[in-house]
Amino acid sequence: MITLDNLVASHGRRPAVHHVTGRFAPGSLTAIMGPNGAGKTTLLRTIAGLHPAEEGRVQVAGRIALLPQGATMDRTFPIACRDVVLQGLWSKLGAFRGAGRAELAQADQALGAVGLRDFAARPVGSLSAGQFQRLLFARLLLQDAPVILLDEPFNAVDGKTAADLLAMLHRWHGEGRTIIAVLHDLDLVRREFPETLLLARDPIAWGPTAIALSAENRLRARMMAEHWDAEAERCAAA
Ligand SMILES: Nc1ncnc2c1ncn2[C@@H]1O[C@H](COP(=O)(O)OP(=O)(O)OP(=O)(O)O)[C@@H](O)[C@H]1O
Repeated sequence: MITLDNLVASHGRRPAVHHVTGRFAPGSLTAIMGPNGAGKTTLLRTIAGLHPAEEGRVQVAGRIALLPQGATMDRTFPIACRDVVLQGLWSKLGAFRGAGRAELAQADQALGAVGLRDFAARPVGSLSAGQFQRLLFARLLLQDAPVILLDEPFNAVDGKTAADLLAMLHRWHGEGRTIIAVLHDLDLVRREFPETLLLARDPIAWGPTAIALSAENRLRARMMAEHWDAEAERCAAA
């Protein structure tokens, strides 16, 4: 379970997430939706412990795996695909233990599972955006975490790749893992995600997707976005 209690997160003195309270139930499958700049990535990173909570609290039961926004990752570093996947075993191997035969086999199996069997030795910089997204999913497979956070996981991928990755996500959900994904595709979310948190820095709605993404709530989110003060230094209620 993940509990947010009056959570506020900022960048410098600029507020990004305002007073969010609620819970992601164990085994739930939730989309986070909202306009650009709504604080979705900031919220995900705060849940993952990569960004500090300025106020309030995040409580997480269980290990977290995060799929970051692909576009934000440096792919010029000369590292082979298999080594990127092996990063998924970081919590098990630590900094000083190299991967043994079993771990290498695990990495190759994960590459095969995402359709990148022949890519093990390829430098990561040579992958297309969609192939790179598949690679990040292979790393998630090795992380084997009960809580999985995904930031725009289907960005820059074709229909077939999106369908394959979505199937993987549903398999994880079927295994009882808690899944939270930041998404922009309204139809996809309505079709595939039972729960939604609609965020516009403030929480607009959080619950069953059909209700959370009602026309009225979406309009409220858009209106909030239109009235954000880019120079505001603190949220009004703080
Ligand atoms: N590193 C940073 N430094 C300063 N401000 C930041 C930083 N990252 C995000 N912000 C600001 O925080 C606010 C929320 O950003 P965030 O990336 O969380 O939004 P988002 O909902 O994920 O947006 P998008 O849909 O465009 O990806 C934005 O106004 C953004 O400009």
